[in-house]
Amino acid sequence: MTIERVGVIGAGQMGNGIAHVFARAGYEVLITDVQAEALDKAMKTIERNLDRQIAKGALEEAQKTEALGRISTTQTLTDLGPCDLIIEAATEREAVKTAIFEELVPHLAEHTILTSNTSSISITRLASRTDRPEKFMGFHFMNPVPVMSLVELIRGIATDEETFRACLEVVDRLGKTAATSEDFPAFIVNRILMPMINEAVYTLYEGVGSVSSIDTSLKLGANHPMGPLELADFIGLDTCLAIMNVLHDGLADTKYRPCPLLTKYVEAGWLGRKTGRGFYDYRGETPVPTR
Ligand SMILES: CC(=O)CC(=O)SCCNC(=O)CCNC(=O)[C@H](O)C(C)(C)COP(=O)(O)OP(=O)(O)OC[C@H]1O[C@@H](n2cnc3c(N)ncnc32)[C@H](O)[C@@H]1OP(=O)(O)O
Ligand SMILES: NC(=O)C1=CN([C@@H]2O[C@H](COP(=O)(O)OP(=O)(O)OC[C@H]3O[C@@H](n4cnc5c(N)ncnc54)[C@H](OP(=O)(O)O)[C@@H]3O)[C@@H](O)[C@H]2O)C=CC1
Repeated sequence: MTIERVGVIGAGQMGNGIAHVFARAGYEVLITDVQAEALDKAMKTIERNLDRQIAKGALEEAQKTEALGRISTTQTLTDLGPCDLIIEAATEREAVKTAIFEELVPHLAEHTILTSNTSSISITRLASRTDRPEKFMGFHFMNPVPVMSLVELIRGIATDEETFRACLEVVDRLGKTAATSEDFPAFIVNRILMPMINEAVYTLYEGVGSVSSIDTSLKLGANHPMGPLELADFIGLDTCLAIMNVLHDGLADTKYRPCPLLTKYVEAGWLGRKTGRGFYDYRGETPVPTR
């Protein structure tokens, strides 16, 4: 089965990047979101990121036009039914994802492969809420999608070999590298990365360091491209908290308890870059620590 038409659900931080890389690889892309403004914002972000690549001489103007011409938007989720492959990239809340799958499934073509870009949630459980657990995969891109080479592929207990092979071929055509993870809470990347970020928040919460000293320490002390708190703001503090809760609940180990300060920031709606404020305030010229 050839994959040419790709549906992307959710036009947030990840959805726009996923649509970008599929369009650049020659796929037809249909992206949907519950908010029209999210779709507009996503198209502007894709255009800006294509311009970054042109400015660097990595892309021609004609290639940008071609890529943008391959992306269509819709607010009607069921328009994605005929797609060959669907990547769900909506909010990291299981109820949101399963509601999407339940609405979508009756409209899917027989052959459609359904996947989730979830950071942490059980693929087997998400698959069980669809009519096609054998055609369901975790297809986990890294942020920012146009730049990060890795895609984590996670098979649910029922995923068949044909589906897995088809997804591997897509990763290859995207020019990215696949790593396979077993279907356990937060897979590989976030099983290791998110507890580190949570520990950075505890380091702040307990007064061991300030926002800037913590981030400076890891950038200059461990050569991280972003400090852990800057990275948390980049990911989204709601997503970070959601992942810690999946680890804490799924592995029933208190070492994964989310830091109360992370919860406080999320409860305040200070979600990081995407809301203009998190551990840093992004509303001025340069980011300013908020603690
Ligand atoms: C949470 C999950 O479920 C899984 C995850 O994603 S975990 C998070 C994984 N991601 C990370 O760890 C990101 C860590 N940060 C980095 O790697 C770097 O800071 C970064 C690549 C984001 C930016 O790199 P930088 O050197 O600081 O900035 P800069 O030199 O401007 O950018 C380098 C390249 O990235 C591009 N870029 C930077 N930010 C970008 C963005 N937000 N979107 C798209 N492209 C971006 C730039 O255009 C540039 O591309 P070219 O090489 O084509 O010019
Ligand atoms: N952020 C990151 O670094 C990474 C995130 N991921 C995963 O990708 C997924 C998306 O994350 P991210 O892009 O950061 O999240 P965002 O919050 O940036 O974007 C999610 C988008 O999905 C929209 N949405 C919510 N419900 C629906 C729905 N029913 N149908 C269509 N769209 C909907 C949201 O709209 P609204 O805001 O109005 O609710 C929002 O625009 C999550 O599963 C996350 O764990 C994976 C890798 C990295």
